[in-house]
Order: sequence, then structure tokens, then C-alpha cells
Amino acid sequence: MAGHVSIRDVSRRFGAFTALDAVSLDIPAGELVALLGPSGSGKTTLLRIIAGLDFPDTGQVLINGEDNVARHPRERGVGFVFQHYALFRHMTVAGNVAFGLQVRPRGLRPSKAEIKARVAALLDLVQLGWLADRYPSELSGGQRQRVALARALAIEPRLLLLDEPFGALDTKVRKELGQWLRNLHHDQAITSLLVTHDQEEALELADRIVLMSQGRVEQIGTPAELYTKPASPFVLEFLGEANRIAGVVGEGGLVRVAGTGDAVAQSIDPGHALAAAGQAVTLYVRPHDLLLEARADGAAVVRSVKVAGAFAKIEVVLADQVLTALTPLHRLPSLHLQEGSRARLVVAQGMSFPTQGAGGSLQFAAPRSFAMA
Ligand SMILES: Nc1ncnc2c1ncn2[C@@H]1O[C@H](COP(=O)(O)OP(=O)(O)OP(=O)(O)O)[C@@H](O)[C@H]1O
Repeated sequence: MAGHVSIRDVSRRFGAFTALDAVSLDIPAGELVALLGPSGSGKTTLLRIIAGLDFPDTGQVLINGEDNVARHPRERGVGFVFQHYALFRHMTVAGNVAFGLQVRPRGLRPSKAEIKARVAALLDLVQLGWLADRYPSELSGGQRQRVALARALAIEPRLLLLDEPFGALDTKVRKELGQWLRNLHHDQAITSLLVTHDQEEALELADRIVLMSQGRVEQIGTPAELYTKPASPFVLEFLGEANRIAGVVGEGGLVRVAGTGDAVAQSIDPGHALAAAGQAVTLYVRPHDLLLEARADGAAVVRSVKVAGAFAKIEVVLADQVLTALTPLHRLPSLHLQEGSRARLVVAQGMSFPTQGAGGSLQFAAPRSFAMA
């Protein structure tokens, strides 16, 4: 049975440093949830507390409604896969997978035949049956992590905790294993919590993302919710690149680029001006929402054009601000842009986070172009 996890007001201090600050969150049974955040934001500390490898100063860890803080890790029904949680080197692949079952107290331990059958089934699941008799040193990094996963699943955990399980692997293998974990999770009645600092991995794999910063939860939501309705500039900038364009609100709620007076955007919702006229605002615009047109009288100057895979990255300077635009590579020739070209910018969409008035983010009408100076 998959576990429903509820973290209530969990705090953890190391000396004077607060690693977790009254964290509360719910992980519905059967979901794959990514704990995402920059280095040092408290992800591993939270995972260790859920696992029972560390203890909160205050707060509760409920699994299926029962407080687990006083429980031994082995009694929690939790499986772990850590980046550096090495396999037992002196045991074969099959021996490693069988380990969690063999160390069970006699009354709870399956028979030898049952253990053998379960190990074979798990190795089939991770598609490594043909390597059962090898030792860890004879496996690739990706194969080792799949063995670690089979080992974690052997005890039939209700909760699977994964701490950067693919962090040490190259990008291609990492992506393959990520998709494979996603499918595996789908087929098993299990709740999974995946720690990662890779936003792409979280967006691709998770049902829900918990974004942490400095020991606190910044936002919880589906990948789409976090991407399209970020609660703060921190969330927006963590989930992909964004240009910041300094603007000043003019008459009728129209925002003008600071230093040029060129109109950029206005609020989609006419009832909610971004801020009072004359106030400074920061517009956040994703590189693919910043469109460029070569124009001799354009207010922006192209600083560099770089090809990165299927996209071209174009840096422009506008009123002392360096902005990045991203365009599909096949469109680059038709843009007629090179270093030194003048360009006009069109903002397809962007966001701002007003500090006054109605909270939350406001989307801007699209498209609003920069008028020529
Ligand atoms: N045992 C400890 N003693 C003192 N400080 C600690 C201890 N464990 C963690 N910390 C501190 O708590 C903070 C959170 O650490 P944690 O490992 O949870 O971060 P993280 O989000 O998992 O980071 P990373 O992505 O780098 O693994 C860090 O500043 C870390 O230095």
C-alpha cells in the first residue's frame, strides 16, 4: 500500500543555523513528488528526517496518519536510493537485492525460495536479470543505480526516497533512467519522493514539485502550475531562465522600459493595473518570449549570436540591460541579425510581481512591442 506522507511544522537547527524552518507539506499516496531547490535549501535534511536517519527539533512526520518521529528507520516501511549510497562491494547483484529481506527477524523473513523468486522478479523489473552474479565493480554507473533501486524495492516499501539518484551519471543515461523511474513508479503502488536540484528533471518526472529555499517551502504545485503561475520571482527564475526588464508604469497602466520610455506591456487584466503611474516595476520575460526584428532604428543592439543545439541564443543590449532571446535555429537566417545589428523587441508575454495591491503575479497582454525611440 502506498504511503500518504504529511509533514507538519518540521524545524531542524544545526547549532545557530536553521536548516528547516517550520516546513509543512502533504504528499498524496501514489504520487511522485520532486523536492527541488538550490544547494543548501534543506532537501536532504528533510528526506533524512522522513527516513528516520535524522530527527526534527519540533514537528511531526505522519505516514498514513501515524507519527513516525519516534520510529526506527526499519519500522517505517521506507526504501532509499542515494547518489552515494554504495552497493555492498563483496556481494553479487543478487546478494545486494536480497540483503534487506535476509536481515529481517526470523518470523518476518521469507523462505530462501521466496527470497530467490523475489530477487529474480526485481532484477527482471530493472532489466538486469542477466547480471545477477556480477559484482558491483563490474557494472556501469547506471546499472549500479538500477541495482540500488531493486534493493530498495525488495522490502516492498510504501515510500521510496531518492536523493539525487542519477546525479553522478551523464545526461543521456540520467534522462533514460529518469523516464524509466517514472514508468516504474506508475506500475508500483508506491509513493516516491525525489530530491533533485535539476529543474528539468523535476518538471519532466514529477506529479508535483515542492520548491524549497533556505529551509522553507516556496511553492508546492504541479510542474505546470509552478511554471505558469510562480508565486514569487524566486520560483520563476529557478524554473528556467528569465530576463529582468526594468520598467516604469505610465499612463493607462502601460509599462515603459526604464531609460528609453519605450512601451513594453500592460496588464492583461484591465481591472488590475500593475502599480500606480510613475512606479518602478520589474518585468520577467522568458528568452523564448522575447522576439527580435532587425530594424535600423531599433532600440536594442545585438551583442552576440550563439548556436546551442536546436536553438540560437541572441544577446542584446537595451538601455544598459543585457537581455537574452531564444529562437529556433531554423528561423535564425530569416531574422538577419548579427553582432552589432540593431533590433526591435517584441514581448510575447511576461510577468511582474507587484509589491502593492492584489498579490500574486500578473500576466501582461501579448504582444506589446517596444516603440522606436
Ligand atoms: N549535520 C549537519 N551539521 C551542520 N549543518 C548541517 C548538517 N547537515 C546539513 N547542514 C546544513 O544544513 C543546510 C541544508 O543542508 P541539506 O543537505 O539539507 O541541503 P540540500 O538542499 O540537500 O543541498 P544539496 O543540494 O547541496 O545536497 C546546509 O547549509 C548544510 O550545510
